[in-house]
Parts: sequence; structure tokens; C-alpha cells
Amino acid sequence: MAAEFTSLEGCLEKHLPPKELEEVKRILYGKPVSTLELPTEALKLAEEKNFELAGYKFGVLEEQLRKPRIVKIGAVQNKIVLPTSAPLANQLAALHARIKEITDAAALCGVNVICFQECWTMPFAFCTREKHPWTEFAESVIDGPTIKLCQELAKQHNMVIVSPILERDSVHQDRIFNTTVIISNNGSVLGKTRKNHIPRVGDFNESTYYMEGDLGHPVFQTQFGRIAVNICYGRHHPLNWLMYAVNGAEICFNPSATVGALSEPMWPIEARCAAIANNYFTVAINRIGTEVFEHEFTSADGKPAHRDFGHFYGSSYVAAPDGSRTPGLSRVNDGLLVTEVDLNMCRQVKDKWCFQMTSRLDMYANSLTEAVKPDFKQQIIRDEA
Ligand SMILES: NC(=O)NCCC(=O)O
Repeated sequence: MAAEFTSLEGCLEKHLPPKELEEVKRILYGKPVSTLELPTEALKLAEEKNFELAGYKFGVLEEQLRKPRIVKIGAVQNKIVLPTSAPLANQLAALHARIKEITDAAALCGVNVICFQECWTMPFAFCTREKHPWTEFAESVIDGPTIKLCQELAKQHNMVIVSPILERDSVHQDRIFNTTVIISNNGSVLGKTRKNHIPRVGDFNESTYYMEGDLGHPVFQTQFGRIAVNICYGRHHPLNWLMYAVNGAEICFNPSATVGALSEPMWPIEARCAAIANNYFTVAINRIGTEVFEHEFTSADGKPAHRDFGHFYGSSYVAAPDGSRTPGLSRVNDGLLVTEVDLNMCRQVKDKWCFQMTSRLDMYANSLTEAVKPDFKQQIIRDEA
């Protein structure tokens, strides 16, 4: 769908009578979320700097023996700032400045953990199939310029920063990975996680640029809960989501870069299903805009060569373990979504639905062990009549 369609929620609100709208929202979005009051200063900054700022809060049961574990999550979606033909250093600096503005607004809103979009320091150039100059954006997660910036911001704002970048691993022969770095609110690098599943679909020609993640499914214990990151295409793999839950995640981020023609109908479903199935909060983040490249490329589908990927439709949202979700940010504008959650909800929903007790992981572990053997025989009962 074209970039002019700004948001699904906006369209429903414009065209449905209030009573029907309430029913549609109940069915499509689950238990209603309330609006979070945001400081005037932050709203002013958002207006001045031209990004959407929205805030929501999920309802949760009050417990008698546990204190609430309130966390404010920030999700950021943004366009690239300069054209893809600008000098790389300028492109990077402009993105750094943009993310700093949005993070400053998040700090004013009291955000505890913020996550940016997939490979946020660069245009999503993998569609071009050109290595030069794009692989130059890959940087060290130990002392690269982006990590340094994130460390400063994390310390300044007492905020955990989840920063998805293209990683250059110089300790291992300059290999490249699609990595997310977790920076603690004290400014130190807590660790990193790498994209496990690499797309081989449409113009997402990413497997020629970087390798499959080799770090498993780490979960990071932060001062604001246990967090994990399932990077973009990993959201199509239920076992990837599952393993972060098995390792104890309470919030699972899904920083992404995906376009309307390919995935938009799947977008509202996948991270939300994952929240339900895995009893954690999911944070689905997608980039914004249409990125135009200097040289034409084809999509190997017989259609004419072109210079862009299509429209990255944003629509970032948060889903809760009880199946409710926030409205999405816009399909066309940069934005910051602030969501207040009580992590106690994860266990409350586990106790209600018992998915963790009925999942039969041992049965599937055995079945999958058999299924990956070369001499595996499918369990099919044939009608020989
Ligand atoms: N960045 C990325 O993995 N995109 C793949 C397309 C999709 O998963 O929608």
C-alpha cells in the first residue's frame, strides 16, 4: 500500500461509529490499553523535531505479595536522514543526531529501556547487492562510534539501550553480523545478541552480507527486567521466540526493517502471537520511509529495474502476554512509542493459561531430534484404498 495511508487505527477511528469501533478494537486489539500522560516538555520536543510521540499503559492485576514491577519501554522508528548518496560519515552523524533527539524525549518521558530499529545506523542497502560502500557501515561493538554514543546516552539518562547495528567482528577476521548490543543503564556494554535467521526473500539479500548468529538465545538481566532481542526475520520462526522465553525473557524486542508489499498483513499478528505463546511482552519496531539508491537493481522477478526497496511502513507496537496490544505508530512518520508495563503480568498470565506447564517441550525435543536425522521417516498414515 502506498505511503499516503498513514495508519490503520486512524482509518478505523475516522470511519467507524463509536459503538462499532469499541467492538472492533476489542476483537482486534484485546483488552483496551489506557493512554499514558506524557510530559509537556517531551510533547513539545516531539513537535519541534517532527516525530510522533504516543504513550500507553497496560492494565494488570494488583498482587498482595509482590510489588508491581513497572517498566517504561521506548520503541523508536525513523527514516534515514540524508540521501543514500551523501558521504557515509555524514549519513551516520545525521542518524546519530536524530536518535539522540528522540532518546532525549524518551528520557523526559521516564523511559527505562529503549530500542532502535534494525541496522539503525545505515540505509537498508542490502537490496542493492553492492558490497561497496555499504559494508563500511559495519562497526565494532567494543569501541565503534555508535556504541560510544549509546554508552553516553545510557549513562546520561539512566536508560538501558538496545542498539541494533551491523557488526564488524575484528577479533574474528572482520566477519560481519547483524547484531544488537545491550548497553546497561550504567553505560557499560552488557552483551550482544546476533540475528539467527537471515532472509532469502524478495530484495532482502542479506545472506551475502553477514553470517547467521552464533550466540544462541541470550537473555539479559537488566535493572528493568530480563530482556531479549529477536531480530527482524527471526519473528517468522516460532522456535526462535520460544527459546528466549525458555531462557527467561520478560520483554522480547523485534527490531525490524520490512516493506509493505512483502509483510504488512503479517506484521500485526506475529509479534502479538509471540507475546501470547511465550508469556512475555513483545516490542515490534519497523523502520520508516522509502530509501532510494544511486544504482538500479532488479528483484529477479521479471519486473523493471528500480532504485528503491518499497515503503518501510513503521507501525511499531507493543503486545502483552494477555494478547492485548497498543495501537501502532504511524506508517509514515518517525516516532517514539512509550509503553508502561508491569512485568508481573507475565507470571499472572502463565498462571491463568498454563502454557508453560502444558507445552510438552520434552515431547517436541524428542520429535525434533528424530526429524533432523538424515534417515527420518515422516509420520504419515496413508489411505491405501
Ligand atoms: N530485515 C529483514 O530481515 N527483513 C526481512 C523481511 C521480513 O521479515 O519481513
